Amino acid sequence: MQNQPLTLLILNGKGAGNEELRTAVNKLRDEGFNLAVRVTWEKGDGDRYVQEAVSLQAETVVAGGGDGTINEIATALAALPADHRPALGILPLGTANDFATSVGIPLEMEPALRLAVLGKATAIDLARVNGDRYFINMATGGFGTRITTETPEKLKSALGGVSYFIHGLMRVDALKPDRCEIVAPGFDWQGDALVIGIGNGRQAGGGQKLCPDALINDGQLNLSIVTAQELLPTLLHSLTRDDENPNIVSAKLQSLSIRSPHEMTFNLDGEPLSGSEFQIEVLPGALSCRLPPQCPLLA
Ligand SMILES: Nc1ncnc2c1ncn2[C@@H]1O[C@H](COP(=O)(O)OP(=O)(O)OP(=O)(O)O)[C@@H](O)[C@H]1O
Repeated sequence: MQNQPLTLLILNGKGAGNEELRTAVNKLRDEGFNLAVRVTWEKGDGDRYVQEAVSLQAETVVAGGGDGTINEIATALAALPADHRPALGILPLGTANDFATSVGIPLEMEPALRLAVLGKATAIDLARVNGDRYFINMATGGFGTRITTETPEKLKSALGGVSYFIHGLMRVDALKPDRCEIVAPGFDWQGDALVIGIGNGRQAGGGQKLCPDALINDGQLNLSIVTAQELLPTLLHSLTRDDENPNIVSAKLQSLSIRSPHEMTFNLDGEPLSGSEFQIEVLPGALSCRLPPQCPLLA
């Protein structure tokens, strides 16, 4: 047992009372796995536990929480020198779990924990924003952002992902597109954007596939702009249908810059960042992540 590599599970405190998880941790420990658990209380705790994982020479750090928890752990891992960087495992305990769901991680605790400890570590891309912020799944701006940041907590826990959709429709009267310019090598767009999605992964906001072709190891980011020419039809179409929408502009890019005359807010894996200028770039193969063998987001 002492020779087993250490896995440090960093658990968002919101999920600490989960009995199914306690049973799964005990089961894996009984099988001889060297599994330690740390529980967060506030932002910043995840980062400190990643430092502890490095000093304990943990082979894997498991992010137990929603997309925001994965973001915090991925950000802390990205700051480490590559040769000291543990692999990332994911235990879905959030409301929406967009990243975990789309990469095919089981929602049941025991199979998810087993995968997080034993799954094959695969190099995946990470995206960096303005030099010091990151996203592993998706950055969303415009109306989509307001849906995810403003959905009340009670509605979120009662209805899960569906609440984003309902709450979004309730706020149709408050729609205000973001005027901006998006520039990249070989790409230049300006206009009114209803939703901007920049995907390393495919979906955000509780299952909305804004970047349906994105891959997490192709060294590129998928940009989708839902333009605001025909506001309501576009919104309904983009939220309810999977087929081609003429009001969506898309591109695959390695870096891009977004400028707006007004302050805009982007949600980086659900964590807000406001400003009028955003420089976004992909860091190919920056993290090593334990994923299912049939992960649909791998090239
Ligand atoms: N004990 C805690 N209680 C409440 N919030 C916490 C706690 N520990 C950390 N946090 C904060 O929770 C946020 C991350 O939450 P996370 O996104 O993982 O959960 P969620 O909102 O339930 O999931 P999802 O994004 O999938 O809806 C981070 O900002 C982190 O600082």
